[in-house]
Amino acid sequence: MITVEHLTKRYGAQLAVSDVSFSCAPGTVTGFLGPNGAGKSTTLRAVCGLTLPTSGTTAVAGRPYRELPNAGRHVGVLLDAGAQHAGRTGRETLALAALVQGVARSRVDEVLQQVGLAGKPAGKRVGKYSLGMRQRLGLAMALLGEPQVLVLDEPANGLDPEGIFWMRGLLRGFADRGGTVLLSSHLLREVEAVADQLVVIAGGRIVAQGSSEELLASTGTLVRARDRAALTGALAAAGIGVTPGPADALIADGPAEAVGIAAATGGVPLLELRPAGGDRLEELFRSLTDPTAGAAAAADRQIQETSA
Ligand SMILES: Nc1ncnc2c1ncn2[C@@H]1O[C@H](COP(=O)(O)OP(=O)(O)OP(=O)(O)O)[C@@H](O)[C@H]1O
Repeated sequence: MITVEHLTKRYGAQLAVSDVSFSCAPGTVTGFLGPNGAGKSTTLRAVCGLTLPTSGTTAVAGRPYRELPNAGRHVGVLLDAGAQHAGRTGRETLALAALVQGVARSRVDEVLQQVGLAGKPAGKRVGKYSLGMRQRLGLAMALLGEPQVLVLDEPANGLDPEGIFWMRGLLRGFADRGGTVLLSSHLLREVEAVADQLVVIAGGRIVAQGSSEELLASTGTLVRARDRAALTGALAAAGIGVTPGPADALIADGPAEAVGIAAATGGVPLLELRPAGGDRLEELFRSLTDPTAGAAAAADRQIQETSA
């Protein structure tokens, strides 16, 4: 379990994070999303006791991180994959961490295997690692102490598509076994497929949060008929607004059931009816996090109203 309550962090005049609250439950993956400079790293650093809040609190497994005895046995952290000593090999890096954490030496080979660095890569100096290999080593470090919680800052950085797919599977498996995962990203697509819950931050403030399903449901319904004008009319008669969708489809501002009933009532046969989904979520994410759009507050209200 991770809880963040009314977290505010100022660096001098700079307000990095303002009144941020959310929680992450065991068995779930939470995607912490926001553009560069939004306040993601500051929040994660506060969760891991590396940044002292100006006000507010954070807790992992019921306690502030700094109060956890042998924290690595409770929380696996990957904040900066470049932070490892360049002159040590991957295996040496992990062996040293195992010693510090009091973890059985056999765990080193287990996690090397788990992250795909077993064999030759394990004996290479970290300075010669690619960014993707460093991320894998960082993940191995995080997993070493068999923690129940993982906190990962942009873990997909430097991974190729196959690596991203692999990481999703690893995180999903970790959560499915009862673990808690909090991972940040500035790319919705990276986390959409694995996150149960999304927390969206922009300009240091939370602009949206909810289950991925709730947020997807708020994206409207894609609907298509041979007679587009008749469909628009039937939906308007039921008080459902539309905007143009991909190809000749429409995006209706309402749930699929209401849209289907409105079309049937108007005698309009439908060719397609489904949640607008990913494309709309991407659009929504951009409007929520684009400071020039000025739509954040309005869209936030829209999400809350839709999911209420
Ligand atoms: N040590 C610091 N001193 C001063 N300002 C800081 C410090 N750390 C972060 N900031 C500022 O706080 C804001 C939030 O930064 P943060 O690194 O948390 O964002 P982020 O969402 O992680 O962005 P990125 O994806 O670029 O890492 C930014 O405006 C940043 O410049």
